[in-house]
Amino acid sequence: MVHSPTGPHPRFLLVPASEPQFPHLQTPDPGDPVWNMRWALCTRRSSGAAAPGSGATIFALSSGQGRCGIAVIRTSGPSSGHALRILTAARDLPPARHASLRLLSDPRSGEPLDRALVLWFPGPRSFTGEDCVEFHVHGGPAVVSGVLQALGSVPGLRPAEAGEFTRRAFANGKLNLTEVEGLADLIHAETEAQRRQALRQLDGELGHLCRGWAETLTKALAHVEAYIDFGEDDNLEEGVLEQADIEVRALEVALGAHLRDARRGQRLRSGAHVVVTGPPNAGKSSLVNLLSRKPVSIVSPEPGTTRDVLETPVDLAGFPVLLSDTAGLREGVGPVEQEGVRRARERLEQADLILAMLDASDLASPSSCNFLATVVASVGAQSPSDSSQRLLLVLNKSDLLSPEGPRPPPDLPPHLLLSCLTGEGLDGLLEALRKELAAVCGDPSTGSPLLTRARHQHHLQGCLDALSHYKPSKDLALAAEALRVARGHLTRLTGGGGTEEILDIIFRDFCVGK
Ligand SMILES: Nc1nc2c(ncn2[C@@H]2O[C@H](COP(=O)(O)OP(=O)(O)OP(=O)(O)O)[C@@H](O)[C@H]2O)c(=O)[nH]1
Ligand SMILES: [K+]
Ligand SMILES: [Mg+2]
Repeated sequence: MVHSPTGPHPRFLLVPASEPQFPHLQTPDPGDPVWNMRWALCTRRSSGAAAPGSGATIFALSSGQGRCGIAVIRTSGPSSGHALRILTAARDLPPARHASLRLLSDPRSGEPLDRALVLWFPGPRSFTGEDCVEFHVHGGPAVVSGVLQALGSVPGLRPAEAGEFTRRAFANGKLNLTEVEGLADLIHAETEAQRRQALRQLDGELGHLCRGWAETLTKALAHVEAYIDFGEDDNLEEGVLEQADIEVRALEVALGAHLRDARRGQRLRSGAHVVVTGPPNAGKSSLVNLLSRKPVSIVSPEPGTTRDVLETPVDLAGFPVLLSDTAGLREGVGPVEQEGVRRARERLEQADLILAMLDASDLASPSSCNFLATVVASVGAQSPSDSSQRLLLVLNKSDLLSPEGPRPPPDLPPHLLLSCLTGEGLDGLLEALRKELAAVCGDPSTGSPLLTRARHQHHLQGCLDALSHYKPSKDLALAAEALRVARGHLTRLTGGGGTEEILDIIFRDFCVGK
């Protein structure tokens, strides 16, 4: 799109059209919501934080707080090069993107601060797209605060706010919104699977997918609009509407498949609910303590020991899990234990994966039979779908079984043998858990990119809903509008046309220096 000098965004006319380094500034398109939001960000003047691109150069400690071997302090903004020259007392900047050893001194007193590695990243080839500098200094608190104070004394520099580096990267088109979310998740990733998933999102897989879908819709829209303009004119290729129709229907199928997967990505991000249940004294609390490697629950030979739901976050086979210990299920006991049983049943309903536990040496008891007939049978009877619960049946206390003892009943559902006492069978249980959790959370190393946030699900659902109003055989104008609404949802998913509030929520996840 080309703008006349009197167009709405004359500022961009200062950028030569051939300038290849600012792809996001090259073709300003006020009709493009992504571009519009970046424009809004660039020109925004908020109360506290200066808006990206407002001329301020920011600095912050980007590595963790506290005593450490090396600390990284970075700057971003137009005065970065100036600050680097001042702190290194040099006329020239070091070679770009190479580590150089330099003596840093306080510009006010000339006092040496540290011998440090400095890196100069001239924009736009930097994380934020602006001129950036990294100072890799010795990690003592006095060195860090000395360098930060020295930077603060350079005119045009101010401390960065939380997430401000990433926000500038977003405003400058270096990251889209799903990539920003991936970065936030990567910083907070606690388990292997979360890290893999965050890295994939940071790499832009979800963004690519959405952009591809949006392109499909743009093409379909072009076809429908051409049809509106030219009708059944000879100039129009034959079958344009049919082609658009085929592509839209295929897109609906793809969206439906991703939405069915939606809960998995969210579980991977915030933890799957695994609930341990069974009759009293089966060894539920023993298992919870074993899996979490800490004494979460009281274990005792007295049936009815656990009353409250005890929840603990654990890393199970690389997956984030919220593991709940619950009261043993039985009727006809005192009011306190009954309340525990009620809470246990309530928690059971929220489980993604149920660890159903029985005492292997006590399978014929009424409580075991009752548990098998109610809980285990009812989960097994669910029709398999994404929202259905999964269940692993574990027979504990295998150490009490003797070779001559009674064999487990032949109609027992598939199960695993375990002894919390000796640890026998634990490896098998962990392997089974890994498989179950990969099904519950999605496997981040394979398959299509997961939707990790409710926001993603909302926009994909919105897109799908809009497409259900696409009926070109009825009304072409309405069909075109449906395509526009659908495309708008996809654009907003990757950060276009979004509101400041969404950005604030996402960037709030970041710490200062990121
Ligand atoms: N022999 C043997 N005893 C076990 C094993 N696991 C647990 N126990 C014992 O079984 C008893 C009950 O264990 P808990 O972990 O308290 O059982 P629970 O299911 O949490 O019991 P409630 O909370 O009362 O419902 C304790 O005395 C444990 O030491 C096992 O694998 N083998
Ligand atoms: K017990
Ligand atoms: Mg217990």
